[in-house]
Amino acid sequence: MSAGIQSNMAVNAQDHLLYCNHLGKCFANKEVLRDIQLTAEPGDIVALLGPNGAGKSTLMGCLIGLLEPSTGQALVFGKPATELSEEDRSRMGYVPQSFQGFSWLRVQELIEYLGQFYPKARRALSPTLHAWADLDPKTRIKNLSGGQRQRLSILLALRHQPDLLILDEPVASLDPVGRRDFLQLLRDYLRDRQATALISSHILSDLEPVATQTVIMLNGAMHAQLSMVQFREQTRWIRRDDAEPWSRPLPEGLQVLATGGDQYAVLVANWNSAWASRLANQESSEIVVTAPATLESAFLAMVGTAA
Ligand SMILES: Nc1ncnc2c1ncn2[C@@H]1O[C@H](COP(=O)(O)OP(=O)(O)OP(=O)(O)O)[C@@H](O)[C@H]1O
Repeated sequence: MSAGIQSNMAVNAQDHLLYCNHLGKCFANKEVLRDIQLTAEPGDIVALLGPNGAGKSTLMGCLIGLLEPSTGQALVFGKPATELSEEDRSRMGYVPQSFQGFSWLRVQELIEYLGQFYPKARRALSPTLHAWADLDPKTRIKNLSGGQRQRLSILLALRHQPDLLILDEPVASLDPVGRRDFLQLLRDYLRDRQATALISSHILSDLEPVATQTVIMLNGAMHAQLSMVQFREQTRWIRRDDAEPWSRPLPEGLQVLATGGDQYAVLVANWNSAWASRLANQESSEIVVTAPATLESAFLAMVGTAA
């Protein structure tokens, strides 16, 4: 990992709800994932970011046990994801990037059919979830719009009250109101149940308010892992107020994540008042601390710098 704020890594692999340990994946001779180190605990919402082809869906495939790792491990509930019991699997919910199949069934038929595999889904029909999905139970799956299909996919992933949600671009086809309401619903659900979510999206502003940590992937590797508390409190764009270059190199210990479009703007991960006075002494002019970084500006700078 070339840059980032490390979240705490506990010692025991079995203790983590989700744990990737030097995970790698090759398709034929093509290395698609390499050396992924990732942990998530109950209550975590992990935003998985990365350009197209970075490896996000492949990583999710390894975590839901669809893909066998080529190297390393993908552990869920302390066990290899490919060896989970039925009971373990019923504790997971997965929204694929595109929902396919069952085209001849009606919405209600599919809900009832899949519900048989999840006793909790029958017991605890969530009125809020169904109201949000807003689907006509009699419509055939093949006649649903793209957004309605995505709503159905989300409904099916959440109905059985999973402890772990793996969501591959779940909001890509949702309208703005649907996206906003889904993210609120998701946040409430995860908080009430102390469940965990790994969620990918290219709409960074959606994930920023809900994520507890962010993982940025680039070319199959983890480029950065950010704790969002630390990101909000300590990640800042800094530059001199006269937009001139720094008179001396930035002090050692100031953790630089990236440089910005403005060549003298620097994104730092561990900003605090001590750095402010130190830099004010070093430079001839006052140092300006810009507004706290947004996830989008940080992502663009980090991915742009590394590309
Ligand atoms: N079954 C496969 N066989 C060969 N290559 C594959 C296979 N599945 C994925 N890949 C390759 O792995 C790389 C990562 O793909 P992946 O779908 O994981 O990326 P992603 O980050 O989810 O992208 P996007 O944001 O576009 O959805 C891509 O180069 C893709 O072509």
